[in-house]
Amino acid sequence: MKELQYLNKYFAKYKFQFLLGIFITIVAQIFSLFTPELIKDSINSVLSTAQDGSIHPEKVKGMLTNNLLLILATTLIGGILTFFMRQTLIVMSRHVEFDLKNEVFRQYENLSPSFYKKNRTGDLMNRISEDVGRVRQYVGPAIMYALNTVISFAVITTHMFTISPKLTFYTLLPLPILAYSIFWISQQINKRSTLYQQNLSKLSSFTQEMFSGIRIVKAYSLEKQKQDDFTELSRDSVAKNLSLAKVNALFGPFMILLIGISNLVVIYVGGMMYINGNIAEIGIIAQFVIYINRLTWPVASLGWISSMVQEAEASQKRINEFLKIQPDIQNNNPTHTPVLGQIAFNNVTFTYEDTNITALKNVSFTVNKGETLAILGRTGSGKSTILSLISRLYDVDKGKITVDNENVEDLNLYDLRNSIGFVPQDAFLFSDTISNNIKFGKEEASHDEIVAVAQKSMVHNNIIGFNKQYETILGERGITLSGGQKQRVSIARAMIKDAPILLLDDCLSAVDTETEEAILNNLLEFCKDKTTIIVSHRVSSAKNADKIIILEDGEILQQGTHNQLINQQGYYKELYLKQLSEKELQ
Ligand SMILES: Nc1ncnc2c1ncn2[C@@H]1O[C@H](COP(=O)(O)OP(=O)(O)OP(=O)(O)O)[C@@H](O)[C@H]1O
Repeated sequence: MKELQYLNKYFAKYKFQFLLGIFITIVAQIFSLFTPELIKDSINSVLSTAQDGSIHPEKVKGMLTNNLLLILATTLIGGILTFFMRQTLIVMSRHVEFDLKNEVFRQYENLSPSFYKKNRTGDLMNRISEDVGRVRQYVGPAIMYALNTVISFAVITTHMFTISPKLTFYTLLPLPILAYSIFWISQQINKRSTLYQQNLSKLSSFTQEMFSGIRIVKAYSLEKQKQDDFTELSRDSVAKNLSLAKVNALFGPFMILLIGISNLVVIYVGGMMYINGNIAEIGIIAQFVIYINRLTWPVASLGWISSMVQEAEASQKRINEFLKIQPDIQNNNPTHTPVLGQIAFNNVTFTYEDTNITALKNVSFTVNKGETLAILGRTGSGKSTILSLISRLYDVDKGKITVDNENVEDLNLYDLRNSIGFVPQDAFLFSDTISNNIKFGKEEASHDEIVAVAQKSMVHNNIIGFNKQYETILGERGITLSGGQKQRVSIARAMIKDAPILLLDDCLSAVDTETEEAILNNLLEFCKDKTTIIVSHRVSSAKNADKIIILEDGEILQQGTHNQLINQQGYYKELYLKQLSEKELQ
């Protein structure tokens, strides 16, 4: 239960519902005592009339009608109270589930990219859905049934003891066996259902990947092979489901068997006691049969509850492991720090922890506010790493990065990131409208602003060609944009943010040279007062920059302006001549 103590703060938060739930459960159980008592009285009076006529039949009739109405009324009240018990305790568990899901999601958002590399998406999804779901089972049904069991057991057995301690003892005798058996069956059910769930997530990951890669599957005629793989997985799923169904099927008959045995014990022992004169009225036997039936479900649910608590404990342990992780990147400055845009790298060295690749070695450069820096270099030379470090997706190992002469680690993290418009290499768009995807950079942007940035990033004409124009849904539920269109929507998103720093990571690679030229011209105007860093493989993207850096294996190989670099032997000049001749060929 150690891990589940984490949830105590939520019990404190919802203490009103919790205490009210306990109160209602107690009252409901007290009401449940009346029906067996009334049945006992009815049987006793009928028997007295039949045996010795001690009560007048007309009087018995009146008594029976009275008792019947009372039974109806107490049952109705009991039902209403049970409804309110669920309304308070189960509704409370739904609130806790909502809060916990939000807490886990907030933590996910705070964690650094390195965390996401160490954990698989399926695992992260499970924490927020299945694990939180199991914890809710503890907060809701487990606690509700546990309360119900304890209260009904206390109320009913106390009442039974006042009637006959000996009969009570025999009546309760089979109950521990019942509780243990149900515990065993519940554990079997849980084990098998976990295996089944694991298989189901394999199956859904497989199908999901198939849907994403359907074009490759078709292009390589892999349909048959994939179908066989799917059949294999499904077969496994069926086997696991059947094994679960077998144990599930045991549950019902087992309950009925044990209830039957308990009833027999009550009737046999009660009968013997009546014959020997140890109990005064035969109606007590009927009363005890009803009590034992009332107790069976709460006692049986003890086994079920303890297995639910075990599961919740394991799930909460996994959730706690995540919640306790401190994000690698911390905001070290809670005060507001406005950013103007001068960026400097001073002997920066950076190694990716997981791959141990030193992506940058002693890199130094400065970009003044309003200047443009272009970074070129072979693939894997460390260009994107420079952009990630400016946004503090990672912190440097050696050296220092400053923005406006302040170490980035001492700036307010949210102000720093808010002052950066970033266009990543793989333009990621959400499954939402084009307009919302652009507005992601500025929530309150007007339609005119959206159109203006779409025009500057040369995607407006494509958008108005779609039936629903800016309201066109992208992604799974809508249309698929071409690689170049995606890149341009992603540029529009960064532009609308109108931040003092603009980082463009090879974001024109999928557009033709003419469109590239037009976008670059627009960017020239747009970036007049912004600090811009363009990562590219093309000289055309770099030639207008104030400074150009050539990276090789994480080190700066060359730096200067376009004119300086084309007059030096080296990577830039070679690239320039190669791309010039390619252009002439076109
Ligand atoms: N998240 C990461 N975790 C571990 N290693 C990484 C990570 N990102 C990049 N690397 C490694 O760091 C080196 C530099 O990568 P980087 O992405 O900065 O290169 P790049 O110059 O931007 O390449 P490209 O032009 O292909 O985009 C590469 O060897 C790469 O394998």
